[in-house]
Amino acid sequence: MSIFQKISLLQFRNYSQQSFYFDKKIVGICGANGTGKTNLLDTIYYLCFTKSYFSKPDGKNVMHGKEGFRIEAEVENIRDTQKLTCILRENGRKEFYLDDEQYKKFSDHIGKYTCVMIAPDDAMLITGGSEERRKFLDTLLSQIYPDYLAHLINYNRILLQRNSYLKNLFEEQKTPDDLLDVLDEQLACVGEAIFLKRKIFLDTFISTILNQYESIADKDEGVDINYQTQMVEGKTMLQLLKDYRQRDLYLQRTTAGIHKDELFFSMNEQPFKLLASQGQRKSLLFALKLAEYFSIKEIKNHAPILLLDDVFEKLDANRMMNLLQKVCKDTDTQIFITDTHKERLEMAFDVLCLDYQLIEL
Ligand SMILES: Nc1ncnc2c1ncn2[C@@H]1O[C@H](COP(=O)(O)OP(=O)(O)OP(=O)(O)O)[C@@H](O)[C@H]1O
Repeated sequence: MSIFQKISLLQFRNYSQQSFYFDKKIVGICGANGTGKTNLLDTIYYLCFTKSYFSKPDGKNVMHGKEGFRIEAEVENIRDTQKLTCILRENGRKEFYLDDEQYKKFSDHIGKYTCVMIAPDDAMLITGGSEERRKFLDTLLSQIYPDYLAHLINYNRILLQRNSYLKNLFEEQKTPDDLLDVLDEQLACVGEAIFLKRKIFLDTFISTILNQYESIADKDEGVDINYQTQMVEGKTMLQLLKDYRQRDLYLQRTTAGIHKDELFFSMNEQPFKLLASQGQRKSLLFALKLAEYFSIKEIKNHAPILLLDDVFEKLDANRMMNLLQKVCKDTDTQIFITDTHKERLEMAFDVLCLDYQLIEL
């Protein structure tokens, strides 16, 4: 179990210089719109993932008019207390430290502190393109299995190389030489490893999502989830690359492989995003996130830190209490929940008899 005890921010978004102290597992963060509730949650995400949940270029997180930021936390674990530090230097260089030791690769930190964020803009996970769901799945698997992340980084690197080679062949009107075979073999090798991990994991993960959905919706609404992949009927990825080679040469990019996998949501055999109501979309979104939370908890033997941003605005009171009850009761992790209404948070925590701390911004 890991408990964030202190977080210090310097020039991070709207925080010039501020420290926060936490002494409970359940932390409510309240304040009016724009006071920095989401920003504070995002620092925790940053310290778990070495990057923001929201803003892609790190520089976007620097307080306007300043150069560089620093976020730091003291985290109490079962055996020790660790210090996590993320620094964005004035020259744009990012550094990440565990205690005072600097990571050579940020990816080495992923999975040390697991975390699940539920935020208002997550709707894209349901309504957006397949890359949103792949990203969700990849983030989840990377937190659980360090080798998965290593394979993924490798796959993306080789994919880039293969694509630029294809483009080059096309532009220079050349025929492919042995290099394409070598790249195919390398890509297929890591691709197979990723595919296998996804397939085995999804066998149980999909049932977990569907169970969560049913318990949120309180009935069977005919929702189903399918792992769609081109690696069907025992086809190897090497074979797949060979089958699509002519097409790839023409289109100058790799059009087949595990980077095309999809997690397809349906309702009564129709695409979920076309048929589902707003409420059903929210239910599926929460089901996905709860399944993520419970899967990490089961496989890693401890629950991830849970960051619930503005969820009261997303769910009705009943569903909200249901959600809090599921995750807050007997929790073995720390849960941060933001809300604009202090009274609403207090009431929910009191009804569930939770021991909590409130931070007012
Ligand atoms: N790089 C930045 N520099 C300075 N301020 C920033 C920066 N990025 C964001 N902000 C400010 O942070 C504030 C938003 O913070 P945040 O989204 O955390 O608020 P919030 O309390 O979660 O609001 P809401 O309740 O509306 O979701 C805004 O006022 C925004 O202008």
